[in-house]
Amino acid sequence: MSRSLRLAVIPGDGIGQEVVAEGLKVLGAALPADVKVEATEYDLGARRYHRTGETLPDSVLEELKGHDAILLGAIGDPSVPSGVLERGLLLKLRFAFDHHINLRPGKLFPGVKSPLAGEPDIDFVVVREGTEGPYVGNGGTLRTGTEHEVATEVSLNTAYGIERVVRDAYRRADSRPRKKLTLVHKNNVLVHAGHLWTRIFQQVGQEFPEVTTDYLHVDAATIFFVTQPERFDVIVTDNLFGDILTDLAAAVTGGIGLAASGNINPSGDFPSMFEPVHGSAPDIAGQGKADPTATVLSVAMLLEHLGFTAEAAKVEAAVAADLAERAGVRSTSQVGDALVARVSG
Ligand SMILES: NC(=O)C1=CN([C@@H]2O[C@H](COP(=O)(O)OP(=O)(O)OC[C@H]3O[C@@H](n4cnc5c(N)ncnc54)[C@H](O)[C@@H]3O)[C@@H](O)[C@H]2O)C=CC1
Ligand SMILES: CC(C)CC(=O)C(=O)O
Ligand SMILES: [Mg+2]
Repeated sequence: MSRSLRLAVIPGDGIGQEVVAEGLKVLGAALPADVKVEATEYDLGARRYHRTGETLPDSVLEELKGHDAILLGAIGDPSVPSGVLERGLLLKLRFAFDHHINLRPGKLFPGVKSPLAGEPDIDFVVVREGTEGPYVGNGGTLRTGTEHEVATEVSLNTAYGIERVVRDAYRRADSRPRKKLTLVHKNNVLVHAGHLWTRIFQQVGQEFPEVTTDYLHVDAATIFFVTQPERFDVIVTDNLFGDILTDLAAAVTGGIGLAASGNINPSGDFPSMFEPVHGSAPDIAGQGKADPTATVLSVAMLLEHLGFTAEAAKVEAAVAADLAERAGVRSTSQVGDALVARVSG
């Protein structure tokens, strides 16, 4: 009997279009013949915004709910005021589908050159909270446009939201060989949110006696990402810190073109969404220069999430082999073709 995978595809803006095309090629090559991909592409992003004024209409949000997963490229374009698409489309999706687990692996593949000295053994995962923190849009301006203008951007942290992401991170740490979990926050200054995170981190830790824990202020964490990345196994942190730390994680593991992510709704009530960590990169868009590897690794996370474990491993192995032998400059589609060949071979 044939099976089907209902996939919503949102290429988005800039290089999002280019890298998603390669991700889909690899997905098609990785799946067994009896799995039919029913992919529906959604025209969301700057072009739609200019044409209709829409970012993410409710009717599209409804349609998206009927899919097994979403593959997204990137959102954001210099022709649209900063934040309109990022908030009105990308964050709206993450919040509406309760993507509270934002999973971002930081792995240095063999043969990939890190800018760090030596050959550090980097293999950690950042569990970033995805629906709260300073990203909720809780703020505004007063005396707008005057020299006494005031702007606020209040971070929202709920015990419910922290506990569920912290428990998820403990489970992940418990299932990994090193069983180590690091909380990153800034509880020496952000005492209200920071103490809540710390207290819940300690409380939930009682349920996981085999997991060793530590705590780092986010500023110190940036030092150790560069000087001692081997010390990390699983990291749990809030939405903003996780956003910043995972671009740094990408930089020390070979570059932003290799960094994958999953916005997970563990209950399965809504589709989870997989996307590269990077943005729409307007500086290289349309030139075939973008590395599609981050998207392809995000496809591997999507496959794993949907239970296609062997296929996910095949995609990751293809990426590993390609990275180990990389030489010279290749276009976006040449990298995609090479990965398709490896996955199919
Ligand atoms: N998830 C998303 O959709 C995200 C969207 N953005 C949006 O993207 C736009 C550009 O943001 P930036 O801050 O410039 O971040 P960016 O991640 O788009 O680009 C940062 C740098 O990395 C390079 N880069 C990114 N992806 C690459 C790839 N696959 N291969 C090779 N080089 C790559 C770019 O050329 C640029 O020099 C903005 O509108 C921003 O809001 C930013 C981050 C995430
Ligand atoms: C563009 C944003 C909404 C977020 C971002 O930079 C990210 O999730 O990595
Ligand atoms: Mg980011």
